[in-house]
Amino acid sequence: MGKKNKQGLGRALIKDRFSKRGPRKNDSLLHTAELNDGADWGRLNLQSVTEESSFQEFLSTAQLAGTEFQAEKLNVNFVSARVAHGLLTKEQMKEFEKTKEEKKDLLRIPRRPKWDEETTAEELQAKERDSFLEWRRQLAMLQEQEGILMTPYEKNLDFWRQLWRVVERSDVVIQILDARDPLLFRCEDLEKYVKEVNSVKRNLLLINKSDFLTENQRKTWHEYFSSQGIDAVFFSALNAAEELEKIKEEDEGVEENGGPESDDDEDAEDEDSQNEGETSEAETTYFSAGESENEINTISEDLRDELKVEKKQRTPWSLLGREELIDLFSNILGPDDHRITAGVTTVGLVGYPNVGKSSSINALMAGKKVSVSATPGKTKHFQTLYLTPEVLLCDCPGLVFPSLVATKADMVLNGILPVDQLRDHVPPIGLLCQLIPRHVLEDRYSIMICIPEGQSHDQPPTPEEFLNALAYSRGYMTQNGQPDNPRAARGVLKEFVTGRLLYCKAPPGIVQEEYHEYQMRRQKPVPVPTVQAQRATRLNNVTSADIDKAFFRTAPSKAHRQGVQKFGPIDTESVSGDKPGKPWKDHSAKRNKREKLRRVYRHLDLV
Ligand SMILES: Nc1nc2c(ncn2[C@@H]2O[C@H](COP(=O)(O)OP(=O)(O)OP(=O)(O)O)[C@@H](O)[C@H]2O)c(=O)[nH]1
Repeated sequence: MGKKNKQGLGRALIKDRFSKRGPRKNDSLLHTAELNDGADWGRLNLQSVTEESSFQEFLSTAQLAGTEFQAEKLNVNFVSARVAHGLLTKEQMKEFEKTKEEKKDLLRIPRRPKWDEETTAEELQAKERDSFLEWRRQLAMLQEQEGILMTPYEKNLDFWRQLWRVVERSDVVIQILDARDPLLFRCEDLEKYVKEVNSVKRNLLLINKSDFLTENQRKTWHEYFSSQGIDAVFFSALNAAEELEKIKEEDEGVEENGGPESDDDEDAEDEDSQNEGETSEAETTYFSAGESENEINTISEDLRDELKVEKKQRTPWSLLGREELIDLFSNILGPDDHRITAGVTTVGLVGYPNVGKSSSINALMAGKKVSVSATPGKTKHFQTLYLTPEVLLCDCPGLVFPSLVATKADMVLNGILPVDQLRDHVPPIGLLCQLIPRHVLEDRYSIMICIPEGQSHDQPPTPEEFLNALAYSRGYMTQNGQPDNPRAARGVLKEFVTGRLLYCKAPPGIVQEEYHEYQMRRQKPVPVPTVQAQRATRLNNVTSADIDKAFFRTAPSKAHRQGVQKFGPIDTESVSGDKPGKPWKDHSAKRNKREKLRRVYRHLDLV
């Protein structure tokens, strides 16, 4: 089938969205292929590469280098980076913090090589590949020589190419961080790179998911960032989206009650969104223009001063709402400040996968423009969107930056490694048991975790103690009657990653227990499933093997023998109409459904 109109899925979606509700003043969704920035977007390999085996890594490095394999066959020695499976002791943790500080400057992101108008596209691409290869070599050597564990940093050059372009196009680069552990997601070297590209560009940290923090906790972070001369603001895409939803509902209520309404709903909606843009422009701004062009800290000063006089008695650590964030973006640069595109402030949004970039953009754009997912790495393309006629958002796909981490378990709990791809659940659950006090886990899951003799309540439970209690209480059992700990672990880890089981890290220098005390009490208990619900869950998971076991249809197995001992011989003929010992047939299930279900229930309750 030939491509007649070059109508790909991306373009079709954009066209479809516009045709459904007609064009609007600020419409600006561009397909990446329409960006005339020299990049061949149509040919991008947009598969994020974070975890590679030694062999894969060797192959991709050789491919990048254009190396012939015959030459490489000799003396090849694979040395895997040290993988810390277990957890660190307090001393090891101190040592780790020291190493982290020492090696900070070595953990760089790749730079785009210098180029000018005379450089051809091919030359530039070759240079990019070479410098990227060199960067990977340096990091690999660092990992090998120092025996350190790093985040599974992005190894696909095309992702970094997108970052380079976002940084080059942006006047302000915003790093979106997760409020639960902002420093883990902050890349200091990116801030340096932004300044290297052009010293007039600004950096700003947007602490998203700040709904997880109490006011005191935000204040503590604000004090830390101010003391470091870092500009940071607090935002919650979730709260902003909820506010929008409420406004929408109220508007609909007014419309239903005979409020001002035109015949055409879509027209009204369009007008609303246009007016919205105008109101936000007209409203008070919280950030005055920076007085001097190169002064990075002007925003902090502005933030402190301007926010204090705001009518709602806002503090610099208040959660910014949607309108306030739009105001911030509109006024972060003064009228005389340098802009790449005259009259337009381009705001680049960068961050790790899953920190909430798409949710923030959706909340800002007051509609669903970017798909949101609890799985890291959903956003794959960089896209540009006009937030207002003067503010252009430039969204970069989620990137894992190179950084030091204590253990793999830390990466799982922080959502950097996906829970579903986890092979060993014990270390992350062990870490979770160390971070969250025993009583919080017991309250949240309405369980009692056993304490071995001679141990006190203050000691964290082992992963087995916690998971056994949880799996039993939820009825998660394996075929052979053991508690299904991996299943229980997956559920708890997902709760932790999504923040339902909340843990927030304190800034450096603050005692963690004091910082988190309030939230530890704030955890809401999860209702324990009723007997009916437990049965329903088990029934949903019934396999044909369960049914076979329940009816002892097949040749005597261990389960059969045990069953016969427990209940005596079962007259399957009267139940199913089949002859004993013959394989189970579906037609009989229809005839005696209720009786069979009762037996399956009974069987499941007894295992
Ligand atoms: N509590 C809370 N959850 C949020 C907030 N923002 C995003 N989330 C959740 O975080 C998860 C990730 O959000 P996304 O917006 O898809 O994250 P992303 O950074 O775009 O992720 P990639 O597409 O992988 O780059 C989703 O489950 C969101 O519901 C927030 O402000 N508060």
